[in-house]
Amino acid sequence: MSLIRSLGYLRVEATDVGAWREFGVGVLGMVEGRGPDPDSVYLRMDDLAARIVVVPGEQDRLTATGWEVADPAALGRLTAILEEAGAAVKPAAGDELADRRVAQLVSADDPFGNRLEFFCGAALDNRPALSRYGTRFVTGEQGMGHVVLPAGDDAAALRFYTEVLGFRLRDSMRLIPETVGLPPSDQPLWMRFLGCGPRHHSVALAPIPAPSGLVHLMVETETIDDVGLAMDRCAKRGAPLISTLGRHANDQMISFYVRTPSGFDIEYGTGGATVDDRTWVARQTTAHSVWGHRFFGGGH
Ligand SMILES: Cc1ccc(O)c(O)c1CC[C@@H]1C(=O)CC[C@]2(C)C(=O)CC[C@@H]12
Ligand SMILES: [Fe+2]
Repeated sequence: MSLIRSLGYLRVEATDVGAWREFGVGVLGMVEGRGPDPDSVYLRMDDLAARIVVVPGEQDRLTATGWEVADPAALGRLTAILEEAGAAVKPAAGDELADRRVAQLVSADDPFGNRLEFFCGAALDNRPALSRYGTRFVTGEQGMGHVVLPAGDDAAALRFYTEVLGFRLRDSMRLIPETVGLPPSDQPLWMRFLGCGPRHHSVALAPIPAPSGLVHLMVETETIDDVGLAMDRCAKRGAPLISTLGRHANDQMISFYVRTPSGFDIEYGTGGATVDDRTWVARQTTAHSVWGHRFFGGGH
């Protein structure tokens, strides 16, 4: 088992936190929580105090992904491994622990400048996270979902995420450069899907330009009706869908993609397959989807 158990949270800097509150609660079906900063928006999916924290700022960007480890001993081991690999590991500063409502935290950048935070001892909020629309998110051992992060160098990405952080390669897929806004090339471009627990992938790395720092966040719901109802809310509230509904070939997830107020996307899905490392074999998928997932407009 890797020291990292699951994707724990996202921290987002936003020029319009009000738009994010509307989007998170009214479109995604998340629950607004409370937190130490009255100007930030705290979005809950389950018994954690917050899964997405939106902090007002000058830019629209992902500032960090948070990764949960089991306990302080695991965090200590992970810190030592990162330092041995030459990463600059920063201890939690000032009010960072209180702000994130975790017991311990360290942070480090991956080789591409993606800020990663590793934490343990997250505070639970015992008020039930009851969605206005009855949406139930699949979290628990599978964490809050997956992220696709930009990473320019395939070999360096695999080295850092598997050899240092302990993720396992679950699947690879060749990308067509033109479909993701890159110049044509005879070199294969890879998208790597990596896992740390039963979720098929908790992070994917792709050489896709992402000015907001994130390609997408995937959240998973219990039922297909949760997904269909979310699609209805996108239409009603004018949230721009960027793909049709589809089923991914690798993790079997039925999902659609919608643009957030931050410019990155949310993949909203259900029915993802879980994997068991004792029997799992990493393969190359040659189609991104079994059906659907037609992306609209330019780029992806
Ligand atoms: C291929 C795939 C399988 C499972 C996923 O959860 C998942 O997000 C994907 C990738 C979707 C993917 C993307 O994120 C950015 C733009 C991409 C590369 C395309 O142009 C097709 C597939 C798209
Ligand atoms: Fe995805």
